[in-house]
Amino acid sequence: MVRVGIIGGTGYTGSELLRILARHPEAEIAAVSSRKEKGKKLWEVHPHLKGFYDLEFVEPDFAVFSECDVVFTAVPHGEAMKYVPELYEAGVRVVDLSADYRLSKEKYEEVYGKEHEAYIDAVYGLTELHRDEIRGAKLVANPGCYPTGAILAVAPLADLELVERVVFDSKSGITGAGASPTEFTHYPNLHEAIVPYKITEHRHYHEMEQELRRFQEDIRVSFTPQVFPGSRGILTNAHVFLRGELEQDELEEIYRKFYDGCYFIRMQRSVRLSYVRGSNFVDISVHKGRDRVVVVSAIDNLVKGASGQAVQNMNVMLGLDERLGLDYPPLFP
Ligand SMILES: NC(=O)C1=CN([C@@H]2O[C@H](COP(=O)(O)OP(=O)(O)OC[C@H]3O[C@@H](n4cnc5c(N)ncnc54)[C@H](OP(=O)(O)O)[C@@H]3O)[C@@H](O)[C@H]2O)C=CC1
Ligand SMILES: CC(=O)N[C@@H](CCC(=O)OP(=O)(O)O)C(=O)O
Repeated sequence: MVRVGIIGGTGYTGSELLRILARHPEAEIAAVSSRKEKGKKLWEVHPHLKGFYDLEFVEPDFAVFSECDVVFTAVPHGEAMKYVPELYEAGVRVVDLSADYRLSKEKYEEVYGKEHEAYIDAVYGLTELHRDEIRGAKLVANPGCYPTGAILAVAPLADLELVERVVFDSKSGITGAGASPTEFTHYPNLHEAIVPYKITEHRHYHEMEQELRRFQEDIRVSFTPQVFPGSRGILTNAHVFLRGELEQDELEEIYRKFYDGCYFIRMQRSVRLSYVRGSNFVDISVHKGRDRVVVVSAIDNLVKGASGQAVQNMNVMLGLDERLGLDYPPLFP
């Protein structure tokens, strides 16, 4: 069995890792950290997991986590870099869910406005696009939730250098903002509302641009995020202005070919968040319009947008079937 550690086990992504790994046939949870809840049983903090684990939260000590085969760092930006280098040096495989290793060092420092003192080159963990590099990698930087749905929506067209420009318009459930309550997430401020924020300047834009430029260097990208009053899911409408004309059946064929063999990507006629809820699937539909192509993608932000993709990456890193622990239907409706 693979011995797994989770640093940051009380947040939404930590608890989702525990939910997914509870039935993983090749992995067992060896240690889960929380500084605030240390000494408490996991189920005391996560009652929905009662009966699945008898472990207690522990401090995020190197002596404990360096005994693991794989560690997930599910902690805020800027905090993961306090743990990752030591574990990496000790030969522990790390999947980091924060933004600390997703961008180049220079880009990170520009976007996050501080020096990165513990930089290591990591593989960007968008599994379907980097599977070969992830196999055998020691450090995988799990992508942000918005970039996962956005990049996958456009990669097949960027791969053929067909995109003049793309405008991503994304709507996220509120778990994307983490477990700590804020004015932004406060119920009266959010219910019956769809709230745009960081309308022209969201940090995830840089991840989208970095990844899509690997396919097409001159691609132009714009991104506007919004939140809706639901807990899970990100729906992205990618408005793609193409170079040249493509018919609907040609578009569909490009996507089918590009994602051939990708179990978690499903081409659909219509896409809804409720068709992917609780699952690691990415549903995509492609629509030719008069002036543009619209590609719609849907993910569960806590699964494919975070912890599910992190487990998929662990599976690939260890040479396991990437579906292990993740192969179940979505929770509909
Ligand atoms: N929510 C989402 O949809 C997504 C989130 N992410 C990223 O995943 C990471 C975790 O997100 P999320 O679960 O929402 O975060 P939360 O804010 O909900 O939880 C953070 C967790 O980290 C622990 N923690 C905080 N600071 C430290 C520290 N310095 N050392 C050790 N542990 C610490 C906390 O426990 P304690 O303080 O008790 O130790 C807690 O368990 C973030 O980087 C986030 O950006 C990525 C994709 C999607
Ligand atoms: C709704 C909401 O607030 N979403 C978060 C993104 C969460 C995420 O997945 O991204 P990171 O891992 O990069 O934090 C935001 O806009 O910052």
